[in-house]
Amino acid sequence: MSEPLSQADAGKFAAARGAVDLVEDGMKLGLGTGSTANWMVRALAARVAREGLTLTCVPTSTRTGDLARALGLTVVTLDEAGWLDLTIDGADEFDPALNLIKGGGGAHLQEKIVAAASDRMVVITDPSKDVAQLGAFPLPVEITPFGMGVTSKLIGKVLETAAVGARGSRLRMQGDAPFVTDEGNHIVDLALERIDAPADLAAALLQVPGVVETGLFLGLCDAVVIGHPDGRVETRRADGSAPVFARVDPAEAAALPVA
Ligand SMILES: O=C[C@H](O)[C@H](O)[C@H](O)COP(=O)(O)O
Repeated sequence: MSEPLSQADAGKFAAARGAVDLVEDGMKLGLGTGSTANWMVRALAARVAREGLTLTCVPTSTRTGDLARALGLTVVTLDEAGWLDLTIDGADEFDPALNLIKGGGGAHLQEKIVAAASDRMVVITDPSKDVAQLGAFPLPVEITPFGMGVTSKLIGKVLETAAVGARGSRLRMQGDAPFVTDEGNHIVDLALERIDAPADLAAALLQVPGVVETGLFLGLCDAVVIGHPDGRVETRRADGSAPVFARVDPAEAAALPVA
């Protein structure tokens, strides 16, 4: 018998299971990265097996690609797919305008490129990611290894004049070495507490030559699917329409395929 899910995992499963209902036969799909996206890939594989859907999937990281292939999904590169109908991905925070912080898993560069190449981006989360204002989660900024010390100093200068609540920054480590992204870059996590002007901050950070991408996803997300541990699913849309409520069966989680 499998272990009962934690409250957080039950919420993540509910969001993932709810969002997979948005997938239609023949779609080209972007697959996000992270623990919530893993539930989505598993729920998607179960649906494909059950209904015989034909899908073309573009992963946003090596690890999501490995999982999708292992579960029998058809995986191609973004350039092979060309353009996507829908991307389903997780997030570290979302605000009332459905702006996001992403990159807690270090995949935000590929995630942003894939989201930008999609007709729709849908974010799947548990309720803990719902914030009034972005910034409590440290903002990931991907930087090139070349000149990373100088780039970090220049990021510090940007923060001196930024409208934020704090100005901490830390190079992300994995063991004793800097964390390396799928693109061979490193990540600086900015502890800002509060970001008052996300668009201004994103623009200023992207002016620093060694900055490749930030984890601020502004105006990219079309809808957020929030899963609750009891199986309730709420979908909020960026167009301001009324939230939609549904329910999934939490027991289904135990039957999903594993890689
Ligand atoms: O780089 C990682 C991604 O942006 C994830 O989507 C984000 O960190 C959320 O991950 P999780 O679903 O594990 O909370």
